[in-house]
Amino acid sequence: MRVFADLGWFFRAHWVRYAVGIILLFLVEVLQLIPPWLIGQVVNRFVTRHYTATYLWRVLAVILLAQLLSYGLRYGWRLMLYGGSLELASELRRRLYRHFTELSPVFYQQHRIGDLMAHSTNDVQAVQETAGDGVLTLADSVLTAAVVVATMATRINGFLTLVALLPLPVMAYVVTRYGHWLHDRFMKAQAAFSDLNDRVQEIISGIRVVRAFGQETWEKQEFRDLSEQVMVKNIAVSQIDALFDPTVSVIVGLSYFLALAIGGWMVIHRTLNIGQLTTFTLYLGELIWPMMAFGFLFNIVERGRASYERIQRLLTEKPAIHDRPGAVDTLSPGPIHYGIPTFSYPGADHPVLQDVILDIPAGAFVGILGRTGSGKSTLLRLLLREFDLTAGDITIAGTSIYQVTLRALRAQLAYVPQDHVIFSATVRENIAFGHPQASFDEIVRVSRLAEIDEDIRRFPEGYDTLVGERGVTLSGGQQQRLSIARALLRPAAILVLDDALSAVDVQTEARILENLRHATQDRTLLLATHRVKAVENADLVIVLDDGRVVETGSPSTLLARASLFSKMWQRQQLVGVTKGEDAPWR
Ligand SMILES: Nc1ncnc2c1ncn2[C@@H]1O[C@H](COP(=O)(O)OP(=O)(O)OP(=O)(O)O)[C@@H](O)[C@H]1O
Repeated sequence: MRVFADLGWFFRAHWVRYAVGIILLFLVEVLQLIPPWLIGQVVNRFVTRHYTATYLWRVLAVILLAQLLSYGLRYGWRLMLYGGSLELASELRRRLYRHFTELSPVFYQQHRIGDLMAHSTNDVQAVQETAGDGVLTLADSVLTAAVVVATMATRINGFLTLVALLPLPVMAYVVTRYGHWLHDRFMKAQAAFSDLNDRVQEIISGIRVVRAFGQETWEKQEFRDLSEQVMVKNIAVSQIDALFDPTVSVIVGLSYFLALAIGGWMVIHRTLNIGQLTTFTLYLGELIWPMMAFGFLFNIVERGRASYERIQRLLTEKPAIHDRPGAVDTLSPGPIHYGIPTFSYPGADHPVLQDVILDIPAGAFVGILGRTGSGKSTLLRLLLREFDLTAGDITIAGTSIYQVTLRALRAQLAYVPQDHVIFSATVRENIAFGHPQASFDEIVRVSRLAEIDEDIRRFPEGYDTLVGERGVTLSGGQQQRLSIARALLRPAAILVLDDALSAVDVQTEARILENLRHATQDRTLLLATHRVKAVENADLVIVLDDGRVVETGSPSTLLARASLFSKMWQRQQLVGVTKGEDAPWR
């Protein structure tokens, strides 16, 4: 039952809804006492031959009225209690989603997408059932039991009530034991479901690779195994589930047996009349539901507890990247300074960057060159605070990026990552993602700068064409250019392009860079690339090798001396002449 205490924050916030629901439920219980009571009276009158047709009609009318009233009240509490559980589910989903957006890349490196999806669907569903069916069953069983037992004991016979209810403590004990077993098995079943979810997500997103490598049979087998695991673990849950009903039935049967045996004996000895015994057995019948409900309750609550624990574990996960105490919410644009003695990724044992001391003037076009794995992306991701430094600092206009809020920092940055994200939405919505209030003219302007406007106009519905999973599939180059347009729309002082033009041809890349140079003169442009040609017009080139800055300077000064840059320039020019294209940095 601890889950009810854990969900206390929600019940307190919605106490009116729950109070009204429970009051309605209580009224239903009281109304339910009327028919058995009247039936007992009718039986007594029948035995003593004191009944008339008018009396019978009156009794029937009262029973009908009580049932009609119960109908309305039952509808009312259902709306109240189930409505509450839907609100809880929606609140939990909101919290999870908000938390997911705040967590850093390290978290996503450690958690699988399928598992996170399972938390947001199956686990939320189990908690929703606890707040709906669970609360209902608890309130209903406790109220019915209290009202009916009190009436049986005070209005009929205390001794008989005590005897008939003797089997109940046995049931409480047995059902509690089942509950513990159920909790463990349910946790395992949910974990297996997470694994399955994860696999489905991976297979679906990588279906082209699976097919291309002819791995369908192997994947199908793997999926079958995982699916079987889910089934086996859920069967283990149902084996416990299945114990609840028979247990409750045996105990209810035992109660009836005791009531009839002792009650019959009392009627024979005239300490109870036949009408009272009839009412008593009918009341006992009304106790069957609370007893069954008790079993359901444990079942629902144990599932809810297991799922709530899984959700809480995620929600208490602290974002590795967060605002430092005293962080201010403003940051002026200006020159960027990197002062990094060493940086290693969390959990990695070797440094990725070493002795990186750099000064980047405001408004400059800066090319960051280096072979694959040399640390270009890391340099950019540190500026974005996707990861935090453990030594050294990065400043913008003399202010440490750690002394300002993440919001203020990211407001200064527009980022085009290596892996593009295209949402299932229209082209226009995808471009306006970071700046939803942008006008259509602005969207077209940035699309022209990113050289994607012509492609978009060729789409069936132009800027209103659906793209992403449910719409038109964009080529790699189109995705890159759309991502650039999206970044350009943000009024940020620093534009960060991480290998963002690798899928477009050299001529288009040159045109885009030229456009960016002219349209974003007051913005700093950081461009990580393998292509030397892409940075021929840069103000500053930074050459990285194995995590160290090996050369810095303008392209002309670097070309004038025997630098790594000039060597690569000549090589790539040569390949360009012979193959008609630009060769990557090697
Ligand atoms: N999240 C991470 N955790 C651990 N190591 C990482 C992580 N990201 C990158 N690395 C490692 O850091 C090194 C530098 O990677 P980085 O992505 O910065 O290089 P890069 O120059 O941008 O390469 P590329 O041109 O291929 O994108 C690589 O050895 C890489 O394996």
